[in-house]
Amino acid sequence: MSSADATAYVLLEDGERFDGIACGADTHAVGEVVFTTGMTGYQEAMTDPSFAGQLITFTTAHVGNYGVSAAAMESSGIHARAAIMRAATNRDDAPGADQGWLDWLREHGIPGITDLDTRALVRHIRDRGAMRGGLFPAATSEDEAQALIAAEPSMTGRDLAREVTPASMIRLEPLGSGVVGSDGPTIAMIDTGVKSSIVRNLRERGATVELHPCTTSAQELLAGDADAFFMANGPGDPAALGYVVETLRELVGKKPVYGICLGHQLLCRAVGLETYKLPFGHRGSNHPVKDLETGRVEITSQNHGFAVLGPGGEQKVETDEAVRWETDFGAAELTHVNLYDRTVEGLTLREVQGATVQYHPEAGPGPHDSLYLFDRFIKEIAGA
Ligand SMILES: NC(=O)CC[C@H](N)C(=O)O
Repeated sequence: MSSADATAYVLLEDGERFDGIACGADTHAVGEVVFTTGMTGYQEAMTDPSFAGQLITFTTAHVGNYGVSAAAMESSGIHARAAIMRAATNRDDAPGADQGWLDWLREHGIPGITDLDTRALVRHIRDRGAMRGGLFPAATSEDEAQALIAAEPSMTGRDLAREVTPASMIRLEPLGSGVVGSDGPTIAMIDTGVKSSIVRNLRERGATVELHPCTTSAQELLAGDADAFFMANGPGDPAALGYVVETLRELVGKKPVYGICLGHQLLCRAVGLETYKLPFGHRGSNHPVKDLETGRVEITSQNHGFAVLGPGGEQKVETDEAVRWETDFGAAELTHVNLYDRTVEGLTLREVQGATVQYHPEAGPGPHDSLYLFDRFIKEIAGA
């Protein structure tokens, strides 16, 4: 589209500009510009607290087709800062829809843009890496836009958990008798921005779930009645959450510990492993992950920009063997590997009770191939 017809534009910190048509709220947004390849799940993505500080580019051709509904909320509000789309619709009469997608964005104060070349934007990010940028009304000058982008902190080194963690502990009762009978475990989370579908999957399997503020001390957590500690997803750089990592070091080995996504990264850091920033991350609903124990390939939901270094400090694990690392808490064994880029997708601690996965077994959105992991977590806690 020519800039003369444009009513909004995306500007990246390296100066690349993409013109389009404004939708959603009439305002600007700055943050890290990332892309997701999921063809559905736009509402879940926007409300996933892990997207705090990010503008989401949707690679799918058309967004909003089935509206938005209360059932698809992954938290109580929108955490992504903007929606960047090739095309969008405000259809509000789809079965189950409570509202149109664009009305919903506008009501929440979130800007969007359509009619820009999202393929060119995604190729640029794939070549140069995810970077800071913004979405601006056409009337904003590029100089003004670059100043706003420059004032935005980089994602590397950024603690966003404090912005999405609850102010005080929330205790949630089971939603079903679940996999181990009516007497399910109590699972305490240090809540760095957990998605509703993770909490729901645990409660449906009979667990009582406690969500603790991310600054809660290990002493307070150990003084409660938790049978296990569970670390879930969340925004920002795991390396910026040293205070959570220190807390986790006090918990590992005392009770079973489990982690998903940011939780996986934080638990890995707690046992002495390292994390690093991926060039443009994994965000979508079709990432193949191999379970090294069974040989089964799961199609997984993913949303992360950082990852855990493999054995020997390598970013890629070039073997399908269950290789081991030495950690501060004994051996860790690789259990899952990404078949796109051979990055670490999961591991199990062998000398203390704990396991983590980088991907999202809860889906929300995405395929349900990996839901079995919730059954496994609950059964292991019950057996502990
Ligand atoms: N979904 C998540 O938990 C994301 C984890 C972390 N913020 C990352 O980008 O890697």
